[in-house]
Amino acid sequence: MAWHQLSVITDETTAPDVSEFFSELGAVSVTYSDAEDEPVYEPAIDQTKVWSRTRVTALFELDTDPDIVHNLLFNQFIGQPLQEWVAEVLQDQAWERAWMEHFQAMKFANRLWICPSGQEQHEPGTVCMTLDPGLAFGTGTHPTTALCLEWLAGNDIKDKVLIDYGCGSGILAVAALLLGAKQAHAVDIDPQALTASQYNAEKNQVQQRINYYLPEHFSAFAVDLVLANILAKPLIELASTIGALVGPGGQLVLSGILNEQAESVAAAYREQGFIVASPVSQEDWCRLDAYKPD
Ligand SMILES: C[S@@+](CC[C@H](N)C(=O)[O-])C[C@H]1O[C@@H](n2cnc3c(N)ncnc32)[C@H](O)[C@@H]1O
Repeated sequence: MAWHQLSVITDETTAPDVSEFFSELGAVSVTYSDAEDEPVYEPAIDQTKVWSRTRVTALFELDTDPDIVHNLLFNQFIGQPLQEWVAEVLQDQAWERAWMEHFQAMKFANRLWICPSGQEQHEPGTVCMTLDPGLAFGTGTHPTTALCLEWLAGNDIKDKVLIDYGCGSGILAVAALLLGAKQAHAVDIDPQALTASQYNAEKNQVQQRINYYLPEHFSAFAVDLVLANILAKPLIELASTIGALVGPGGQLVLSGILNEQAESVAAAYREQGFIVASPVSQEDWCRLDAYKPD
């Protein structure tokens, strides 16, 4: 899937407002980077991680018109420092896959190893998942995946039935099965993700306990645990769909959420009857753990 990547340079005071404006216009994610290539954060503004000259970058779905976003943005911020507008199309989820070259064996919660083929770890008391992500997202190097793997390895999921909504490489479903879950249902809009998940399930010999679905072929049923590492916008849009997949007393783990988006995602799931815990953060990203009362 391709995206419009739209970005502009502004100052540290204006950057949060530009970010919010991009989100209001429908951006699926907004990130900051240093426009001056400064190696360190300014200590005084460390908490917001905004540099003195900041490039604010937003990803929009392809049906967005970049010229309309440009005009609305520059009208909204007349008289404020906006420079070096860049509009480009990112092909084929390159933004999600760029991290893959850095993939190496990693351990989560002292219990779970995720290893590229040929780098398997055989440490007593741990389980090891071998992973070839192919072209699908998910090796554990990205904070959104790492946060979910920490949860899986740190909680008792023995004999649970789970849904991995937005399965990518299948990393969460397969890791859960290796950690003792009974059965997994992997759902993704990208057929390539389902192929990668199937490949990884076979590689780890859990293929008897996993099923794969495109969302349109998935008839809802409630399970013990739902993991959904997709972005904040689809998580909010899908709140009633995903919420209905969790049975009474069941657990929900949501990821792919920027720290500043946590409250709006939590609110959407509270509306579905969930008790939502405080966010758990790693870098700019956070995970929300929720529970559906009996
Ligand atoms: C950030 S990746 C997560 C992959 C993997 N679960 C992980 O934790 O690393 C998000 C995945 O969700 C899928 N996705 C995005 N929107 C979706 C939707 N509305 N329904 C189902 N899957 C979706 C994408 O195709 C992608 O594979």
